Amino acid sequence: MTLFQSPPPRMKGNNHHISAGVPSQPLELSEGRAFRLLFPRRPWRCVSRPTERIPAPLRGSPRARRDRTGRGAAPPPLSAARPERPACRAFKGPMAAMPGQRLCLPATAVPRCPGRSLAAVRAFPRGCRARGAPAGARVARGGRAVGPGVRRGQASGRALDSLDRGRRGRIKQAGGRLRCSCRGGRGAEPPPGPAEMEHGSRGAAPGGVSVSAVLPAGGSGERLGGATPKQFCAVQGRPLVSYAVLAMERISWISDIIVVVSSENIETMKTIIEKYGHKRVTVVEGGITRHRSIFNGLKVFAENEFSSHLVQKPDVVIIHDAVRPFVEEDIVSKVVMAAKEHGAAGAIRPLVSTVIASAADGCLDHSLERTRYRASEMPQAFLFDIIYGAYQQCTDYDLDYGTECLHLALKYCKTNARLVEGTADLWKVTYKRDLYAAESIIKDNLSQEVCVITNVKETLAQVGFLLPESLKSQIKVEAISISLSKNDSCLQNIISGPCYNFVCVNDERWAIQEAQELVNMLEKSNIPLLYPVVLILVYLDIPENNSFSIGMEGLTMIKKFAREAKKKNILVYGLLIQYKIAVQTTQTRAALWILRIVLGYEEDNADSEGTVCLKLSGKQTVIGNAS
Ligand SMILES: Nc1ccn([C@@H]2O[C@H](COP(=O)(O)OP(=O)(O)OP(=O)(O)O)[C@@H](O)[C@H]2O)c(=O)n1
Ligand SMILES: O=C(CO)[C@H](O)[C@H](O)COP(=O)(O)O
Repeated sequence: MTLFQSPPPRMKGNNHHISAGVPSQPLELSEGRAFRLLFPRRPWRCVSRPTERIPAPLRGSPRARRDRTGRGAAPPPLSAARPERPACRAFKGPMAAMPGQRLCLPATAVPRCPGRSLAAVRAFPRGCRARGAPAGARVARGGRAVGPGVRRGQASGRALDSLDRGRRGRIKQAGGRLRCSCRGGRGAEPPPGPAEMEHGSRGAAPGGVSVSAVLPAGGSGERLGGATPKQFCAVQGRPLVSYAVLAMERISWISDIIVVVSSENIETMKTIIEKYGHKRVTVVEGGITRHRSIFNGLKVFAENEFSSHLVQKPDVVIIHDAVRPFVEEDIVSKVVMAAKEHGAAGAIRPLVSTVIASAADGCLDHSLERTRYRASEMPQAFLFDIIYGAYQQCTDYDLDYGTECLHLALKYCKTNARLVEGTADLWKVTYKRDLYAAESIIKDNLSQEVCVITNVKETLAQVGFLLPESLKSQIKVEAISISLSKNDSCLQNIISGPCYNFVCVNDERWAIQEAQELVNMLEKSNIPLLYPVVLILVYLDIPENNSFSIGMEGLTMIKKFAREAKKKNILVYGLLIQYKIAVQTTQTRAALWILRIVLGYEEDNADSEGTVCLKLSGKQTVIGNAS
């Protein structure tokens, strides 16, 4: 956390942190129990697992680190100016900070991380293939991975020459860029041409400036623990980094999004981009500290003048941690406007704990007047030349131990950043509890409303009617009876409202074409850009005999459809209801499955009496089978 002094109007500390909840209880699928009991309203689930089918992200070797606890040993030799007084420490120890807040450590307690020394980490082998680099990628001079879109030698030698030669030691570690493939346009628009695919089709940026973003995602998440770096931990099935990318991507006036990851996770990041259909993203290899990663990200724009023209140097660059998933356009826009005017700007939040400084003997030295200080959060924005100039001038000490980009702009470019009051959700995922909190926020944002669209023959009308009725006792239900292909205005209204869960009841096997209509409408609405949409295809079946037969052809077709929809952030499920048994019971079971899916409990269990649930997104396996 970096503290900023501000004039003293008394502000009450904002307790914006989210208390951790209890892990979810195993769900019971007992018909005798009320749904309410089965679905605790705000469940917590363990989320720190890598997302399915994405190459397992690696923590990598221990990196040069600043001490996280304040209990460290002697500081490294300082080349940069050092605070006169011992710096500050949050009063209640490390765990007392807000989620995402950094503790300001005593300058006398900044040890190097045990493990590899900085020198060892710096000794990056030259000319070898980067671990985890994508097929076809190679490491150019200075450990630079060069993607297929970059001509050999381009990104290394010439770019190096363009920069301060005295800094080559650091520049050698610069990452290569990997332009990732972009996907088609939104809604009914035709897929963009090559130029658009590079930069997307964008609205005007605030103040008419060109804007791009750098998302540092090259950390190893030591404080969170676990084998997976936090940015790759799945939250509601999607890696954390993907939320931050999505947040930038949905801001139409951001041209390019540079995601900086460690060399061993380049492949993972590329897979995430592919899987979630992220657009306008370039992956760059990170450095051993956050500052070095950001510097690598910025170099891509600066070097562009001398090499390939994949990205253009923006007037303003946004820097936003990949582990701060909840950033809204409003705050991004404010910091960009402020950066345009002042050269630099960053989001701040009130402090929740008083900051105190300890003396060498471990006793209180002094404390700060809380109302005069702020916690520095993200996003931050800078005139590109200012922040890039600052990084070019800064010392190794700054790069290895600094925590604040705004500080670099001040120190090296005499730019006093404008501080912009941020929203409470800007905190950084740092500890494991923050992952639970992030999951909870995402679930809170998910709509607790279901739209049931029924399109069945009269003979099945009763069944079509019963399903929404069964759901109504648990969740808000909008039930409409239409044919999707008619592009119903009632459905349009529902889509433009806060409903992100759709159940299509059909008696025509899966009715893929109609479901596609709905996917198109949803895509046009941009809802899936903001929230994952759940689409459950319910097929009402009157079996000739007592067995189900899904049929390979149908299954392949619907799985393909689900795969495509998932790229658009629409999660498709199939539910086959055999209502020959007891209609009411079957409907109750079906409603139960629907609730499980909508509330995020789609587990690998199956109701084996009359309902088959196909988990079409995710693992894509038949998880239930009626025998
Ligand atoms: N060498 C690094 C270190 C950090 N980061 C990124 O900077 C952001 C904020 O850093 P932090 O919370 O400190 O992440 P980690 O370094 O991963 O966490 P920890 O300090 O607990 O190891 C994260 O998105 C992280 O991935 C980076 O790009 N390169
Ligand atoms: O503190 C910050 C704001 O100025 C940075 O946003 C950053 O998140 C710090 O991360 P780290 O934990 O790597 O220092």
